[in-house]
Amino acid sequence: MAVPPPSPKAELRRDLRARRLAFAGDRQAIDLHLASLLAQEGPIAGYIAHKGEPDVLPFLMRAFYLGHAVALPRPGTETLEFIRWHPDLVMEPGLAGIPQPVGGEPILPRIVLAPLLGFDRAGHRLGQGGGYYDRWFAAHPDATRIGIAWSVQEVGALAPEPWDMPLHAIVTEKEWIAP
Ligand SMILES: Nc1nc2c(c(=O)[nH]1)N(C=O)[C@@H](CNc1ccc(C(=O)N[C@@H](CCC(=O)O)C(=O)O)cc1)CN2
Ligand SMILES: Nc1ncnc2c1ncn2[C@@H]1O[C@H](COP(=O)(O)OP(=O)(O)OP(=O)(O)O)[C@@H](O)[C@H]1O
Repeated sequence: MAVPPPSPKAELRRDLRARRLAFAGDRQAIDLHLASLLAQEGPIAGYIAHKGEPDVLPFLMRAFYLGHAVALPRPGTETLEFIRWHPDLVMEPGLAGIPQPVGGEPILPRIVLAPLLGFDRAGHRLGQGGGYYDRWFAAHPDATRIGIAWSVQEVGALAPEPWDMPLHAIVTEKEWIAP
């Protein structure tokens, strides 16, 4: 049987993955934008960067040592759980080889830094396609949704899916975008 042609979304994801991996971005420029979040109440959730995603761990460490609760995601079957980070938290390779907490205390973040594959200026996002962030955002509509991406991941306009929760902000090395 013939293999179905790739969907436009799958092609877009492939293109954006390549762009993200090839871009040598200034991580500290993203940190400078994120610093404004330190004035807000947490907990604040990030992620362990993989395949060219901006590394937000130094920012999370800074937040932690300033007294904020910080958290890392652990994917379950369909949605995410966020686990409180502390220096002794044990991690193991999880989905796609991304380190994830073993055990630990589940907490509810107020601010979520979500890694993006693509975004547009209206705050629509394209992720890995697992629906993990989509489902978590739908179940926790009061959390502040902040997308993290390199500027080269911007696309003209993403057609929003019915389940999409728009981002409150997108942070790139160039700017803080508030749709
Ligand atoms: N750093 C990071 N952590 C994260 C995510 C993420 O996108 N980035 N997630 C976001 O949901 C969750 C984990 N879910 C993920 C789901 C799928 C893939 C994934 O499929 N990555 C492959 C592509 C697979 C393919 O060939 O289609 C890859 O590594 O390129 C990665 C993470 C939670 N943690
Ligand atoms: N709130 C929701 N409830 C149930 N299913 C959902 C919900 N949101 C998304 N999904 C499902 O998740 C799948 C992936 O959605 P989509 O292609 O938009 O991924 P994505 O936004 O790139 O993924 P992610 O959220 O992991 O970054 C879709 O099949 C969709 O049906």
